[in-house]
Amino acid sequence: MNKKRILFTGGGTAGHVIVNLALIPYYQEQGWEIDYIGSKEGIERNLVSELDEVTYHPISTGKLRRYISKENIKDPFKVLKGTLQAINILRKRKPSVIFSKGGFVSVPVMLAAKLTGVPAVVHESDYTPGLANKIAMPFAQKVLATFPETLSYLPEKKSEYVGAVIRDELFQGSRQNGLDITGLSGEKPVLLIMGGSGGSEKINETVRNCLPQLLPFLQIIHICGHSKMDTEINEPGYRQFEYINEELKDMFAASDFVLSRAGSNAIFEFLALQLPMLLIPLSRQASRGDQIINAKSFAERRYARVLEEEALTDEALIEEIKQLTKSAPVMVDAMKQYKTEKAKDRVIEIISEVRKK
Ligand SMILES: CC(=O)N[C@H]1[C@@H](OP(=O)(O)OP(=O)(O)OC[C@H]2O[C@@H](n3ccc(=O)[nH]c3=O)[C@H](O)[C@@H]2O)O[C@H](CO)[C@@H](O)[C@@H]1O
Repeated sequence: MNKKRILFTGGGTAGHVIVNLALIPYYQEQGWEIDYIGSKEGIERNLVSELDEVTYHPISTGKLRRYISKENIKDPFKVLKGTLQAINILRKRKPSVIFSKGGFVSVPVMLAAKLTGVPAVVHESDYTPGLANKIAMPFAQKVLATFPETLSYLPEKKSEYVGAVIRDELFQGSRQNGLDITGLSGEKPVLLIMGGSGGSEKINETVRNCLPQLLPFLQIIHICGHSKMDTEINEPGYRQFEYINEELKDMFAASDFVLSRAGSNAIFEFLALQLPMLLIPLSRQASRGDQIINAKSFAERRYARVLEEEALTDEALIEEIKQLTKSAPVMVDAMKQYKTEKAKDRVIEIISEVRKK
């Protein structure tokens, strides 16, 4: 009997890969042929290459912008080249369905899906849809949302709210392992700091300035991003890491609260694990403002406190972290009301419904 075939795409930042990583183990267990189209250099290449039984296909990608400038003049040609490459891959590998998580690399794949007649499901993590997904949506059979409110931005007939798809292993962390890995004693409450999958220089710098005021009452696990460690600092209650894979579950389990950017995947993971959050969303200058909306919606539900990047000073950070430790029990109570929907099961069901039989 021919094996069933699925093709995943998505990349650029971990936020556009993680949902795929949460779904792939199911298809591995079921013995499907699994392909992944990503970029040549994006984070998805490293994250996916580590997986067994997944064939990675790098294609050419370009950023899509409203205005053509000197910097991006070649991008439309790169997208065209990527589309031709994706068409070739789809013709050769013959997937019966595509799952697209967004990011610029997904645009050529979704164009190729339309041109070759392969059915596709698009998944949006953020409160408001990103540009790549907006372009891709007309070519999809189904569009899935993580926030219920996102449905008002999506095509009515083919969209569905499914909730957050979270990696199963994150629920299996051990506090003791987390303390062993980090070398922290856990005698004081542990604050996890994560500036998005790439780290944030502004958050890193401010946190490091504030260590003398924070370490008397906290221990800190700081995931600071590739090449963003400060090896000069050697404080017993402060541990730095660039990016964590398998051990993330244990670090989450060892933490009492988090300071984070407001990328959708990260904040839904904290919510599911009932970790009170202080969110510093990416500013409107750095992105389209999606993280600000994500963060506000969490603050309205009392899952999080929000400090906007424009207001981020050493003093404000210290004060907000103190408030976070005080209001943590109220946040945990609010988070207990959140039901982790069976998002992953529903997504798998939808993929089966859409699949070319
Ligand atoms: C700069 C940028 O474009 N940011 C976007 C990107 O953020 P970003 O890539 O930071 O995405 P998210 O915060 O949504 O997800 C990050 C994911 O990486 C994981 N993780 C992080 C650090 C680590 O060491 N190990 C690890 O596994 C987190 O657990 C989480 O699952 O995608 C998000 C979801 O579409 C958007 O909201 C953000 O605006």
